[in-house]
Amino acid sequence: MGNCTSSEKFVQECCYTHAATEKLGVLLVNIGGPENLNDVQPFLCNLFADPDVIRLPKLFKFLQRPLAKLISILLAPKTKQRYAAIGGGSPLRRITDGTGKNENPSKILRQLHANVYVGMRYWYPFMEEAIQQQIKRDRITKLVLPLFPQFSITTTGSSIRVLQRIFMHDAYLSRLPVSIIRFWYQRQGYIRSIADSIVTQLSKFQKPEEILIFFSAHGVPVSYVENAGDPYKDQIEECIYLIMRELKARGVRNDHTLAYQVSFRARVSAFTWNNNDNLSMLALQSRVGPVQLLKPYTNLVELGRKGVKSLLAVPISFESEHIETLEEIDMGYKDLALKSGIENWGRVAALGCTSSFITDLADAVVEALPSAKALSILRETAKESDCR
Ligand SMILES: C=CC1=C(C)c2cc3[nH]c(cc4nc(cc5[nH]c(cc1n2)c(C)c5CCC(=O)O)C(CCC(=O)O)=C4C)c(C)c3C=C
Ligand SMILES: [Fe+2]
Ligand SMILES: [Fe+2]
Repeated sequence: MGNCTSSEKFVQECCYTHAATEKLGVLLVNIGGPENLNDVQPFLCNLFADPDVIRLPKLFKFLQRPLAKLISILLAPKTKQRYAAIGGGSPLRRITDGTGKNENPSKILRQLHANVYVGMRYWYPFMEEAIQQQIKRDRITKLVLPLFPQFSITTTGSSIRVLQRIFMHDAYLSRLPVSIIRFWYQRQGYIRSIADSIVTQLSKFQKPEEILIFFSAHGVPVSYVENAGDPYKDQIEECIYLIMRELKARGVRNDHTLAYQVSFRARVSAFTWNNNDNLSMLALQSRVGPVQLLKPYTNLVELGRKGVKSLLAVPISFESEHIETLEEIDMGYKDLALKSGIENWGRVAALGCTSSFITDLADAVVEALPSAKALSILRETAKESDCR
């Protein structure tokens, strides 16, 4: 079994018996997003109520919900404007549903008789609903969860925590063998799919060799990486290294740079604790300076000043289009770039339902099957390995 490297081979050689004995479930987990403008405030409230997104000192945990409510009410008007600018809601549910229904994984997973479910962390259909109402009803016998391309405490870690909470208290779920794909940024199929998209977009410029490839990643507070062991930054950097290596192998030798998104910084700064978990820092950023987020920050003005004339933006930390690609990058960054002397602008689309990517994700699911274990066992392993 350990030698099976592609899903087709795996299905052919290893798994004909699987379908007869197992009922496989695949839960596609995502952040979720407001479907209309009325959803924005309660969605934000769910997001900020997550102790993996806003980490309060133990003594102040009781403030998590009221604080989330307050922050969501304060941020809602501006955030509604941003969602309005991309059509009045988030595309995440539609895209994630599409991933589940995509032809390629269906073909591979159908042979394994897999049921594909969608569960969101902060909005409908919540992970809790998918698990309690669908997965339990279907009495599946094995569950695989592909989570996010790179591991962050704020995304993957938070989703695993919800999963553990639900599974620990249920007789059937606590015994269900589960395999969590904690990251997949290093998979060849994923790297090749991004490289394909970059090559396609570069060819649309007049002088492709002069384009700066600008990787744009979501930010997280530095304290997550330095104090809590979040591997996110390392994984982002390694992911870019692997993409550039793949491009080089294809003869593409463009310059590249990485920056963490900036307007995200403005929003987080106003509402997050500083490194010392000091309560007095809350919402008093003007007095104490902003929360440190991963650097380098996005600085398009500086790139313009340095003489960059052509730039291809590549969103790197999320596999679907969402508000930060469609509004922050396509509108905010593009405008600023053009005003800063960058004359030619392009953007690589998020992979979404690209068939090479979806096929690779299905491969990852199939390869993860042999390592499925009841979550109570996985929890022990997670403790030992400190979230990596
Ligand atoms: C790699 C992906 C993401 C990381 C890391 C992440 C961390 C993080 N996010 C916030 C605050 C917000 N996130 C919001 C929405 C949102 N975030 C991600 C991804 C990551 N977040 C996605 C895919 C989405 C959904 C977007 C959509 O289309 O609906 C929001 C609301 C929207 C916005 O204002 O941008 C907030 C606020 C924090 C504080 C954080 C780490 C500490
Ligand atoms: Fe976020
Ligand atoms: Fe964000």
